[in-house]
Amino acid sequence: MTHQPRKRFGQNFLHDPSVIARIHAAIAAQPGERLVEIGPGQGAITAGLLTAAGALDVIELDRDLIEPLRQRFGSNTLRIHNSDALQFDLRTLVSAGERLRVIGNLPYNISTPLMFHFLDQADSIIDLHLMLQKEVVERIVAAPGNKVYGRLSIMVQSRCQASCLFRIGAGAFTPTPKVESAFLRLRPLQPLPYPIDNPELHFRLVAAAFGQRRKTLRNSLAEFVTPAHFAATEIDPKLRAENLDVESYARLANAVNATELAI
Ligand SMILES: C[S@@+](CC[C@H](N)C(=O)[O-])C[C@H]1O[C@@H](n2cnc3c(N)ncnc32)[C@H](O)[C@@H]1O
Repeated sequence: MTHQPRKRFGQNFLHDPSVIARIHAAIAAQPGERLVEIGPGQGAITAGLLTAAGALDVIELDRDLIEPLRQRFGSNTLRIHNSDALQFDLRTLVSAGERLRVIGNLPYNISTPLMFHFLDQADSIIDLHLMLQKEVVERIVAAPGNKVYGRLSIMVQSRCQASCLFRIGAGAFTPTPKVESAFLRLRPLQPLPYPIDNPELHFRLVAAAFGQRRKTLRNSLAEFVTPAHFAATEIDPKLRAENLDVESYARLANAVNATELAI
């Protein structure tokens, strides 16, 4: 019986061979590399990954897709995990010192939490190649001054080098989604160029700045940042949220954290 795509699992299956070929070329998997694909679906991307790397782990939530995947690829080289990727600890797949390459045409309804779930395990990851809604990718890779530069840009770029590789029209998928897509590459930065001492405080500070993005930082961050913090970090309090780069948010949050600790 053919599988009816399920909306609740965000199932839009890739069918365009030229797009699939571009995805494989961008990933350029090598024999013996440890790859994990999130949401293999019917195996559109999986087949080429398996040929290139020789073996592969996949994490698929929809129970009804497991047996067809087994029948298509066998289970010697394709290790299938019928699990929720949001709950999956990637570190269980690797031994000490090994790192994974993560690939996924993600269900768009959970793509941002999934991405952060993986970034929390960045020490086990070489890189991530993710298909996401085009607007989300644009926000992730945006630079200061860009109108879509915001929380998501800073939270991802604080931890990764992020690049938009190419866009994909809705017609490449069945059923056709309402949105366009883009293919994103993330490379976790290790060590972090601007380590953040207190991630929770950093998150709140960035959220406060962009929560009132038209105000100057002096006003939007009054709850956290004193004139002394601005002076110590040499950040102009008359700037607005969108003018401050990723490093400056890290320095400002670290300065606030240091004085909170001193109190
Ligand atoms: C957009 S489809 C992509 C399918 C396939 N990779 C392709 O490109 O044709 C997303 C896939 O993720 C699966 N999925 C949805 N939620 C998931 C979750 N929480 N954990 C793992 N897989 C999930 C869906 O069942 C579906 O197979």
